[in-house]
Amino acid sequence: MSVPKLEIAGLNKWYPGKRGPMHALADIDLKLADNEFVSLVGASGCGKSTLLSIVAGLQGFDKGVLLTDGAPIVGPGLDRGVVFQSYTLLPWLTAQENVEFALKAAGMSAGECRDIARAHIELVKLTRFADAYPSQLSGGMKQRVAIARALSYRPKMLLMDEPFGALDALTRHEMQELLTQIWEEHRLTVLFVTHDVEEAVYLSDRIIAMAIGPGRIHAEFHVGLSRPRNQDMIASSAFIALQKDVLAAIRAGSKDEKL
Ligand SMILES: Nc1ncnc2c1ncn2[C@@H]1O[C@H](COP(=O)(O)OP(=O)(O)OP(=O)(O)O)[C@@H](O)[C@H]1O
Repeated sequence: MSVPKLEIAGLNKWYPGKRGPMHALADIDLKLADNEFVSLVGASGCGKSTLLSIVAGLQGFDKGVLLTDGAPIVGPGLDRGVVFQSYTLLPWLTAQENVEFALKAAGMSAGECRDIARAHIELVKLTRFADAYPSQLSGGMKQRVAIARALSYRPKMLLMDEPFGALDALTRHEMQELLTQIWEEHRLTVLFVTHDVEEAVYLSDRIIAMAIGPGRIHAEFHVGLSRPRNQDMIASSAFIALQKDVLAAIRAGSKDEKL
Protein backbone atom coordinates (compact mmCIF):
# COMPACT_ATOMS: atom_id res chain seq x y z
CA MET A 1 0.00 0.00 0.00
CA SER A 2 1.36 3.48 -0.82
CA VAL A 3 0.52 6.19 1.72
CA PRO A 4 -2.84 4.98 3.09
CA LYS A 5 -5.86 7.26 2.83
CA LEU A 6 -6.43 6.54 6.51
CA GLU A 7 -3.92 5.19 8.99
CA ILE A 8 -4.80 4.39 12.58
CA ALA A 9 -2.05 2.94 14.75
CA GLY A 10 -2.08 2.04 18.44
CA LEU A 11 -5.13 4.23 19.01
CA ASN A 12 -6.64 4.20 22.51
CA LYS A 13 -9.60 6.07 23.93
CA TRP A 14 -10.89 6.22 27.48
CA TYR A 15 -14.17 7.80 28.57
CA PRO A 16 -14.59 9.04 32.12
CA GLY A 17 -16.86 6.62 33.98
CA LYS A 18 -18.47 6.39 37.42
CA ARG A 19 -16.08 3.58 38.39
CA GLY A 20 -13.03 5.21 36.83
CA PRO A 21 -11.94 5.58 33.19
CA MET A 22 -13.71 3.27 30.72
CA HIS A 23 -11.44 1.83 28.03
CA ALA A 24 -13.58 2.40 24.91
CA LEU A 25 -10.94 1.64 22.26
CA ALA A 26 -7.82 -0.45 22.79
CA ASP A 27 -4.82 -0.46 20.46
CA ILE A 28 -6.72 0.02 17.22
CA ASP A 29 -4.57 -0.56 14.13
CA LEU A 30 -6.31 -0.03 10.80
CA LYS A 31 -5.30 1.19 7.35
CA LEU A 32 -7.67 2.10 4.54
CA ALA A 33 -6.36 2.30 0.99
CA ASP A 34 -7.48 4.94 -1.48
CA ASN A 35 -11.00 4.12 -2.75
CA GLU A 36 -11.44 1.22 -0.37
CA PHE A 37 -14.87 0.52 1.14
CA VAL A 38 -14.49 -0.79 4.69
CA SER A 39 -17.28 -1.61 7.14
CA LEU A 40 -17.04 -1.75 10.92
CA VAL A 41 -19.35 -4.28 12.56
CA GLY A 42 -19.61 -5.54 16.13
CA ALA A 43 -21.89 -5.83 19.13
CA SER A 44 -23.44 -2.73 20.58
CA GLY A 45 -20.93 -0.82 22.70
CA CYS A 46 -17.75 -2.13 21.02
CA GLY A 47 -16.78 1.40 19.98
CA LYS A 48 -17.74 1.61 16.29
CA SER A 49 -19.31 5.08 16.57
CA THR A 50 -16.52 6.28 18.83
CA LEU A 51 -13.91 5.24 16.26
CA LEU A 52 -15.84 6.84 13.39
CA SER A 53 -16.30 10.12 15.24
CA ILE A 54 -12.58 10.20 16.11
CA VAL A 55 -11.75 9.77 12.40
CA ALA A 56 -14.27 12.54 11.65
CA GLY A 57 -12.34 14.73 14.10
CA LEU A 58 -15.44 15.24 16.23
CA GLN A 59 -13.74 13.92 19.33
CA GLY A 60 -10.19 13.32 20.46
CA PHE A 61 -8.31 10.21 21.58
CA ASP A 62 -5.77 9.54 24.30
CA LYS A 63 -2.97 7.63 22.63
CA GLY A 64 -1.91 6.56 19.17
CA VAL A 65 -1.58 7.85 15.64
CA LEU A 66 -4.34 9.02 13.29
CA LEU A 67 -3.37 10.14 9.80
CA THR A 68 -5.03 10.87 6.49
CA ASP A 69 -2.72 10.92 3.47
CA GLY A 70 0.12 10.88 6.00
CA ALA A 71 -1.02 14.05 7.83
CA PRO A 72 -2.47 14.09 11.36
CA ILE A 73 -6.22 14.51 11.79
CA VAL A 74 -6.70 17.29 14.31
CA GLY A 75 -10.38 18.13 13.89
CA PRO A 76 -13.27 18.04 11.41
CA GLY A 77 -12.35 18.87 7.80
CA LEU A 78 -13.83 19.14 4.33
CA ASP A 79 -11.68 16.20 3.26
CA ARG A 80 -14.06 13.97 5.28
CA GLY A 81 -17.82 13.90 4.68
CA VAL A 82 -19.97 12.50 7.47
CA VAL A 83 -23.44 10.91 7.32
CA PHE A 84 -25.23 9.86 10.51
CA GLN A 85 -28.35 7.76 11.07
CA SER A 86 -30.29 10.87 12.08
CA TYR A 87 -30.62 13.07 9.04
CA THR A 88 -29.35 16.30 10.62
CA LEU A 89 -31.04 18.48 7.97
CA LEU A 90 -32.06 22.05 8.72
CA PRO A 91 -35.89 21.95 8.72
CA TRP A 92 -36.34 25.55 7.50
CA LEU A 93 -34.30 24.97 4.32
CA THR A 94 -35.26 23.00 1.21
CA ALA A 95 -33.27 19.95 0.06
CA GLN A 96 -31.32 22.15 -2.39
CA GLU A 97 -30.72 24.83 0.27
CA ASN A 98 -29.53 22.28 2.81
CA VAL A 99 -26.75 21.26 0.42
CA GLU A 100 -26.01 24.90 -0.51
CA PHE A 101 -25.76 25.82 3.17
CA ALA A 102 -22.85 23.40 3.69
CA LEU A 103 -21.07 24.79 0.62
CA LYS A 104 -21.58 28.42 1.67
CA ALA A 105 -20.03 27.54 5.02
CA ALA A 106 -17.04 26.24 3.03
CA GLY A 107 -16.65 29.72 1.50
CA MET A 108 -17.98 29.24 -2.06
CA SER A 109 -19.79 31.91 -4.06
CA ALA A 110 -23.62 31.80 -4.30
CA GLY A 111 -23.51 30.74 -7.97
CA GLU A 112 -21.01 27.94 -7.34
CA CYS A 113 -23.03 26.73 -4.35
CA ARG A 114 -26.21 26.58 -6.45
CA ASP A 115 -24.59 24.66 -9.33
CA ILE A 116 -22.72 22.18 -7.16
CA ALA A 117 -25.75 21.60 -4.93
CA ARG A 118 -27.97 21.01 -7.97
CA ALA A 119 -25.48 18.50 -9.42
CA HIS A 120 -25.35 16.58 -6.14
CA ILE A 121 -29.12 16.58 -5.68
CA GLU A 122 -29.21 15.03 -9.17
CA LEU A 123 -26.49 12.53 -8.22
CA VAL A 124 -28.73 11.18 -5.44
CA LYS A 125 -31.73 11.17 -7.84
CA LEU A 126 -33.74 13.79 -5.97
CA THR A 127 -34.08 16.54 -8.59
CA ARG A 128 -37.90 16.47 -8.46
CA PHE A 129 -37.77 17.17 -4.73
CA ALA A 130 -35.04 19.82 -4.76
CA ASP A 131 -37.47 22.48 -3.50
CA ALA A 132 -39.15 20.30 -0.87
CA TYR A 133 -38.58 20.86 2.84
CA PRO A 134 -37.34 18.00 5.06
CA SER A 135 -40.84 17.59 6.57
CA GLN A 136 -42.12 16.82 3.06
CA LEU A 137 -39.51 14.11 2.42
CA SER A 138 -39.49 10.41 3.37
CA GLY A 139 -36.67 9.00 5.51
CA GLY A 140 -34.87 7.65 2.46
CA MET A 141 -35.15 11.00 0.67
CA LYS A 142 -33.80 12.86 3.70
CA GLN A 143 -30.85 10.51 3.78
CA ARG A 144 -30.29 11.18 0.06
CA VAL A 145 -30.02 14.88 0.90
CA ALA A 146 -27.58 14.10 3.71
CA ILE A 147 -25.44 12.06 1.29
CA ALA A 148 -25.60 14.83 -1.35
CA ARG A 149 -24.52 17.33 1.29
CA ALA A 150 -21.64 15.13 2.49
CA LEU A 151 -20.41 14.57 -1.08
CA SER A 152 -20.93 18.12 -2.31
CA TYR A 153 -17.59 19.48 -1.13
CA ARG A 154 -15.87 16.47 -2.74
CA PRO A 155 -14.36 14.82 0.32
CA LYS A 156 -11.67 12.17 -0.10
CA MET A 157 -13.34 10.08 2.54
CA LEU A 158 -16.96 9.37 3.41
CA LEU A 159 -17.67 8.37 7.03
CA MET A 160 -21.09 6.81 7.54
CA ASP A 161 -22.56 5.79 10.90
CA GLU A 162 -25.55 3.45 10.45
CA PRO A 163 -26.82 5.72 7.65
CA PHE A 164 -29.64 3.36 6.66
CA GLY A 165 -30.43 2.07 10.14
CA ALA A 166 -33.73 3.92 10.46
CA LEU A 167 -35.09 2.95 7.03
CA ASP A 168 -37.52 0.20 6.07
CA ALA A 169 -36.06 -2.84 4.29
CA LEU A 170 -37.05 -1.80 0.76
CA THR A 171 -35.76 1.77 1.11
CA ARG A 172 -32.62 0.41 2.73
CA HIS A 173 -31.95 -1.77 -0.33
CA GLU A 174 -32.56 1.20 -2.63
CA MET A 175 -30.09 3.28 -0.64
CA GLN A 176 -27.49 0.49 -0.72
CA GLU A 177 -27.89 0.35 -4.51
CA LEU A 178 -27.50 4.11 -4.76
CA LEU A 179 -24.42 4.13 -2.55
CA THR A 180 -22.68 1.33 -4.50
CA GLN A 181 -23.51 3.13 -7.77
CA ILE A 182 -22.07 6.42 -6.49
CA TRP A 183 -19.02 4.67 -5.05
CA GLU A 184 -18.36 2.72 -8.25
CA GLU A 185 -18.66 5.83 -10.44
CA HIS A 186 -16.91 8.37 -8.24
CA ARG A 187 -14.57 6.20 -6.17
CA LEU A 188 -13.76 7.46 -2.74
CA THR A 189 -12.68 5.88 0.50
CA VAL A 190 -15.60 4.86 2.70
CA LEU A 191 -15.66 3.88 6.38
CA PHE A 192 -19.12 2.53 7.12
CA VAL A 193 -20.59 1.51 10.49
CA THR A 194 -23.46 -0.96 10.43
CA HIS A 195 -25.23 -3.56 12.56
CA ASP A 196 -26.46 -5.30 9.44
CA VAL A 197 -24.03 -8.01 8.33
CA GLU A 198 -25.78 -8.52 4.98
CA GLU A 199 -25.35 -4.81 4.28
CA ALA A 200 -21.66 -4.96 5.26
CA VAL A 201 -20.98 -7.92 2.93
CA TYR A 202 -22.97 -6.37 0.09
CA LEU A 203 -21.21 -3.02 0.18
CA SER A 204 -17.66 -3.64 1.36
CA ASP A 205 -14.24 -4.61 0.13
CA ARG A 206 -13.27 -5.44 3.69
CA ILE A 207 -15.15 -5.95 6.96
CA ILE A 208 -13.61 -5.26 10.36
CA ALA A 209 -15.33 -7.06 13.24
CA MET A 210 -14.82 -5.32 16.57
CA ALA A 211 -15.10 -6.91 20.01
CA ILE A 212 -16.33 -5.48 23.26
CA GLY A 213 -14.68 -4.79 26.63
CA PRO A 214 -12.40 -3.05 25.72
CA GLY A 215 -13.43 -2.10 22.17
CA ARG A 216 -10.89 -3.61 19.82
CA ILE A 217 -10.40 -5.15 16.40
CA HIS A 218 -11.18 -8.81 16.61
CA ALA A 219 -11.32 -10.17 13.06
CA GLU A 220 -11.01 -9.01 9.48
CA PHE A 221 -12.68 -10.34 6.33
CA HIS A 222 -11.90 -9.61 2.70
CA VAL A 223 -15.03 -9.67 0.56
CA GLY A 224 -14.11 -11.53 -2.60
CA LEU A 225 -17.39 -10.89 -4.45
CA SER A 226 -17.01 -9.33 -7.88
CA ARG A 227 -18.09 -5.77 -8.68
CA PRO A 228 -20.43 -4.26 -9.63
CA ARG A 229 -22.50 -5.92 -6.93
CA ASN A 230 -26.14 -6.73 -7.44
CA GLN A 231 -28.90 -7.95 -5.12
CA ASP A 232 -28.86 -11.43 -6.76
CA MET A 233 -25.46 -12.05 -5.17
CA ILE A 234 -27.08 -12.05 -1.72
CA ALA A 235 -28.42 -15.56 -2.40
CA SER A 236 -25.06 -16.96 -3.56
CA SER A 237 -23.29 -19.57 -1.43
CA ALA A 238 -20.14 -17.41 -1.17
CA PHE A 239 -22.20 -14.49 0.18
CA ILE A 240 -24.05 -16.64 2.71
CA ALA A 241 -20.86 -18.34 3.91
CA LEU A 242 -19.12 -15.02 4.49
CA GLN A 243 -22.17 -13.61 6.25
CA LYS A 244 -22.09 -16.62 8.62
CA ASP A 245 -18.39 -16.17 9.37
CA VAL A 246 -18.82 -12.45 10.11
CA LEU A 247 -21.79 -13.16 12.38
CA ALA A 248 -19.78 -15.80 14.25
CA ALA A 249 -16.96 -13.28 14.78
CA ILE A 250 -19.42 -10.67 16.10
CA ARG A 251 -20.91 -13.23 18.49
CA ALA A 252 -17.47 -14.31 19.70
CA GLY A 253 -16.52 -10.69 20.32
CA SER A 254 -19.73 -9.72 22.10
CA LYS A 255 -18.73 -10.85 25.60
CA ASP A 256 -16.95 -8.35 27.79
CA GLU A 257 -13.61 -9.88 28.87
CA LYS A 258 -13.85 -8.15 32.23
CA LEU A 259 -17.33 -9.46 33.17
N1 LIG B 1 -19.66 10.39 25.44
C1 LIG B 1 -19.48 9.25 26.11
N2 LIG B 1 -19.18 9.26 27.43
C2 LIG B 1 -18.98 8.11 28.11
N3 LIG B 1 -19.06 6.88 27.55
C3 LIG B 1 -19.36 6.81 26.23
C4 LIG B 1 -19.59 7.99 25.44
N4 LIG B 1 -19.88 7.62 24.18
C5 LIG B 1 -19.82 6.27 24.17
N5 LIG B 1 -19.53 5.79 25.40
C6 LIG B 1 -19.35 4.37 25.77
O1 LIG B 1 -18.29 3.86 24.98
C7 LIG B 1 -18.57 2.53 24.53
C8 LIG B 1 -18.56 2.51 23.03
O2 LIG B 1 -19.69 3.26 22.54
P1 LIG B 1 -20.01 3.41 21.00
O3 LIG B 1 -21.26 4.20 20.87
O4 LIG B 1 -18.80 3.90 20.30
O5 LIG B 1 -20.25 1.89 20.58
P2 LIG B 1 -20.96 1.31 19.29
O6 LIG B 1 -20.24 0.06 18.95
O7 LIG B 1 -21.05 2.34 18.25
O8 LIG B 1 -22.40 0.98 19.87
P3 LIG B 1 -23.81 0.93 19.08
O9 LIG B 1 -23.66 -0.16 18.08
O10 LIG B 1 -24.80 0.61 20.15
O11 LIG B 1 -24.02 2.28 18.46
C9 LIG B 1 -19.92 2.17 25.16
O12 LIG B 1 -19.69 1.47 26.35
C10 LIG B 1 -20.57 3.52 25.42
O13 LIG B 1 -21.44 3.45 26.52
